[in-house]
Amino acid sequence: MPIATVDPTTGETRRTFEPLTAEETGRRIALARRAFEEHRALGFARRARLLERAADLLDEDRDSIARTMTTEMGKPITAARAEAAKCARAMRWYAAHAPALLADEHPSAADTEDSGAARIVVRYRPVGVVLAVMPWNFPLWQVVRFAAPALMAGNTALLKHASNVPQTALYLEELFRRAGWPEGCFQSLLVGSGAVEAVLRDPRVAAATLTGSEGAGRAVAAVAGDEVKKTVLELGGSDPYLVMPSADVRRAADTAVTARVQNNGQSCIAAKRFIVHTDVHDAFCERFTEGMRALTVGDPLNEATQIGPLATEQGREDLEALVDDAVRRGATALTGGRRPPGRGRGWFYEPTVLTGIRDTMRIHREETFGPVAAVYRVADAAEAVALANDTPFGLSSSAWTRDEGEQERFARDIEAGGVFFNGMTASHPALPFGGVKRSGYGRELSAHGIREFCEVTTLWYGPAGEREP
Ligand SMILES: O=CCCC(=O)O
Repeated sequence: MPIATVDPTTGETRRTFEPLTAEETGRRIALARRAFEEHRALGFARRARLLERAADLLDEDRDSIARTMTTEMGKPITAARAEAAKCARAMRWYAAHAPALLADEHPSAADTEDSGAARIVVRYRPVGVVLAVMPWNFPLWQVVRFAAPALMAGNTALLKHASNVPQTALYLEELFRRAGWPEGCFQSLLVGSGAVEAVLRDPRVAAATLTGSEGAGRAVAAVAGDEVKKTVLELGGSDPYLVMPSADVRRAADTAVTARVQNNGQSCIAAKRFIVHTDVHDAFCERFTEGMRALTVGDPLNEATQIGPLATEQGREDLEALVDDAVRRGATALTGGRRPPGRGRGWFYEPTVLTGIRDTMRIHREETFGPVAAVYRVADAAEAVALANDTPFGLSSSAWTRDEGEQERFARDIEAGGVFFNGMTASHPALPFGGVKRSGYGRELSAHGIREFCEVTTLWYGPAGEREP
């Protein structure tokens, strides 16, 4: 894939970029490693001021960077602005909380008395240069939620962003530079995916974090495993959205629309499989379908647009193939199921609701990355859980029920990194984020996210003894 801005609304190539040579990439790795020596010594207070400054600049740039994102990957402009605002909030959150999250720990004397130490300290030290391989769907947020904690911990960062969001990648490098970060603390590597292995094998690179497809995650994890380097992987998701008879069905259906189509349906934590109890199935479907049909599809730069084009032509073809396969095997489209007419060369797809899903259909196993919902009818909670878990993925989930017994059961049995009750899954700086099964491992955000990029170091001090006279 060339490194280029290709506008998904028109299919037009706006800008192309030459990839860095191997030599230039090597120079940047060297710079990142040198910068680490200076950066780790800066201290939390100084790093927090730099991160707050970056947040202020991002707030000032909100409109222009939102336009860049929308032009590069097609998200509605209102969502792009909201993404930029969320990034600034996360930066401020880590600036405020990192010192406490990474404060030295002092195991109790009672627990450690037999270790022979006079004093023990557990310290979180930065790992060094971290390579981040990031996707295009939230081109700012995916990077900031790694970079804010990683930088606050004292690491330096190399970003290999998706090839279709190069201007956003360059903006991020510029943002951290303008905020005053020492040169080399945050750099974007405009390289193709073929260059990732060499960067990761470089001894000056300590660890990697990847958000993206299962295939990309497996490739990076294999190299990192071979090099014995730590990785955090946030991969695909096919999140279940359970609706039980005790739920507020109208609210569940209205929220389901947002949960499915946020970011044009291209979010790893979007609800994708709607598992609805038979008692409320028809009422849910009716309102959900109405909501999906009423969405405004169009130019993502228009303020009123709710659904823009998919980010890539291939993405639309993949989505279309999943829907066509399901319909061919007997699924019914209650709405959508095709490209909207009259949308020219843009990569649009109609908001779609499918029922009658069977386990022989591809859509039952694969992630739908676009505004397509698969609705299932179930007889009871046991069937709902079994269906929720009948997927290789386990990123997050939502469960709509006011029955506390059912809530406990879902909290225990749903195989996912999160269960959101009576609401939709959303990421938040203070909440751990990540999955189980093929959705990856490790956690982003919260205390867990910042500690992923630290070495937990035991400092053991023996009794000092008497000085020689
Ligand atoms: O694509 C996954 C990330 C979505 C989010 O953090 O809101």
